Amino acid sequence: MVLKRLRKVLQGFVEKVERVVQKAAEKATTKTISEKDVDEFLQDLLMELIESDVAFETAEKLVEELRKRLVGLQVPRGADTRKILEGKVHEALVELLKTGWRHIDLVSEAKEKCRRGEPLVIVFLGVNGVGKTTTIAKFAYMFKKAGLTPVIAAADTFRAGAQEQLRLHAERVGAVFVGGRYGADPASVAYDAIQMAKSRGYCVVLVDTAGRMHTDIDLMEELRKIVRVAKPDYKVLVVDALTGNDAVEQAKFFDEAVGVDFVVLTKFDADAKGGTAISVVDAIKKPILFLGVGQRYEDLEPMEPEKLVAKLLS
Ligand SMILES: Nc1nc2c(ncn2[C@@H]2O[C@H](COP(=O)(O)OP(=O)(O)OP(=O)(O)O)[C@@H](O)[C@H]2O)c(=O)[nH]1
Repeated sequence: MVLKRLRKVLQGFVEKVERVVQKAAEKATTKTISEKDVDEFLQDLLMELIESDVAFETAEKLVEELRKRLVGLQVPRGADTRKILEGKVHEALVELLKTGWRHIDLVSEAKEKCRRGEPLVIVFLGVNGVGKTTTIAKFAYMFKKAGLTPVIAAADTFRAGAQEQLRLHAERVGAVFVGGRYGADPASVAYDAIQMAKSRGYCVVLVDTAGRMHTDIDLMEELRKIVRVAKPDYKVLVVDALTGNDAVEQAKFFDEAVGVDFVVLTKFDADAKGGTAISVVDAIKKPILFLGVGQRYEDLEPMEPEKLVAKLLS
């Protein structure tokens, strides 16, 4: 009995010693990342993010969040601290870009809806000149290539030339064009296109909207009406990758006005560093699913978070 108790006490003692030895060994093989290491690193990172077109506020916020994660981190002694910190930044940015992100198969969704006698309706939003019209043409091309003839609804009855531009794209990719005269109600153009798609069995309707300055109250009201009438499956915000700081304002405004489902980031080929992607996702917590990478119809790619972050930090 006494022996048994003694053995138990001894065993506890041995375990305690083992724990102390293990901790000491760990201490000898690891080091703690200090506030000083992190401060220097994050100062450089802040500059790098801003130079890569991340909006200033977003960059500052990111850096603060990273500081919390990094100070006090245990890393192997002798390891390259900077490399480890860079790895952590890469991880954090990829995590951010994966907010709500998924592989989306619009063609399968369109086919599925079509079987139920309904077209897949996508409304495109964005300010002037971001590449909305070109993006719609690229989507139309994608559907056409997959064997679905899309209907393009030119619900931009505001800008001179918008109808002609889209009609030309529709002809080139083999899509059906539904337009309206200048000044006509854009919601009715969208409605007509959807009715036409339903009655003739087209599986997709792509709705263009006037490229509005997000400060224009009347145009935003008009946009809400288009969305109310069209009841789209997706509201897609088109953002120019070269926009920088203003992209945050645009994204927030459209998201608050009508709700954005996902974003297409255009002109990614034109020396874009990728920072706009970070700012937009951080601002509205909606994913960027596609990148526009050129002016040709086939220049539309799925966004890959790892690839984009690698480019951003290169
Ligand atoms: N390099 C490059 N250029 C693009 C891309 N997407 C669009 N563009 C170009 O950007 C310019 C503006 O594109 P549009 O599609 O007319 O822009 P929009 O947003 O429809 O313009 P509004 O109708 O005025 O609102 C055109 O010269 C396009 O060829 C892209 O991914 N890469």
